[in-house]
Amino acid sequence: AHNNNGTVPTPLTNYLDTQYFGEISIGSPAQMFNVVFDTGSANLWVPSQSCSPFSTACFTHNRYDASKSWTYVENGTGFSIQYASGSVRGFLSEDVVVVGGIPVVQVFAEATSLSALPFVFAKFDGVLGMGYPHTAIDGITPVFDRIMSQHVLQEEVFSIYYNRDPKHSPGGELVLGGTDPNYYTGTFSYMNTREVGKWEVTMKGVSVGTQMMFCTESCTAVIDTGSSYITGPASSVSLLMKTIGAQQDESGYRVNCDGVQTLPSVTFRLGDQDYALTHEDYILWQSQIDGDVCTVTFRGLDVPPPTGPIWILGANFIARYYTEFDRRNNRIGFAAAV
Ligand SMILES: CC(C)(C)OC(=O)N[C@@H]1CNC[C@H](C(=O)N(Cc2cccc(Cl)c2Cl)C2CC2)C1
Repeated sequence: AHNNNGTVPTPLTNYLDTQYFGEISIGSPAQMFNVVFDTGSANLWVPSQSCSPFSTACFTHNRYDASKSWTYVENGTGFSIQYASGSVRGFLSEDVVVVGGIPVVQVFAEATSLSALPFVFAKFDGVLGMGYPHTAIDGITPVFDRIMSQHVLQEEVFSIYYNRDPKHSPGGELVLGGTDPNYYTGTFSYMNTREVGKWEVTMKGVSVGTQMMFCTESCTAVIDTGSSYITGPASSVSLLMKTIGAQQDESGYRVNCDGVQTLPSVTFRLGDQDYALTHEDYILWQSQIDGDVCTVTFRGLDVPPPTGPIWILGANFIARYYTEFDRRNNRIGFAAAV
């Protein structure tokens, strides 16, 4: 499945503009899984055949069955991830993992317990972390590092396209080893990662309309393909929402759909370039039975120091700006997505 220049595109499914996932296989014969390619983490985990029947989230997803794979190698080391939104616990195994047609022998986690929240809402089965090795739990070499060490890629980069319109396919695309000109226009603007080992950059301000309101003394922005929304420090986001006239309710922030057209752009200054999101990019307009609902796709999230305070630029940002993650040069490139 390798095209002539070593890049191997993986089509992604777009579920409600909040979950983008693609198919990988584990084991021989191949067992298929839908995973989020997540630049905010660095481990691969999928639900396990041996997960407890009480773990609903496990039971409603594809599960890896080691006993059915002749390339399975036992490991057994414990594994657990504590997300802001939930937790995953299980044990390590090793088997052949195929991503975009490239096979690697990979240590991954079989999840035996998945917190119902949020994984019961997940359309994907597991997570394939695209982060750097030193952020990997249990010091496991991540999938992309195993692929790079095979020297099959033309460039040591990967790129992500997220489609904004759920009706059109593909919902997105992951390219290993390059970029896909079908999904961006113009040229890339690059910025170095803030520190080697994390997909994060220094941000030099967040503006609402023409007014720079936040991060005026520079701050950190994580480019996170596994997050649905944009998050910022809760105090900043609540002031941002007040400025655009959004009300907070149990599920986040909403605006009156009638006023959407007059909403200001929100602009992120990254690497001396301005990346603007218009209301088209940051309002999720859902037509519901009792009328239209316009959700603002920003969330307040306070990440404690030393990691935080940070802004997280997730799927709604990446859907507007096609993103190239460059491991060779430790830099991130953005181009206007089509
Ligand atoms: C510190 C460390 C644990 C490594 O941090 C992370 O792993 N941080 C991850 C950073 N990227 C987003 C991850 C996340 O929130 N989810 C849950 C999720 C996201 C969107 C929609 C749904 Cl339904 C769900 Cl369940 C995983 C699916 C990627 C956490």
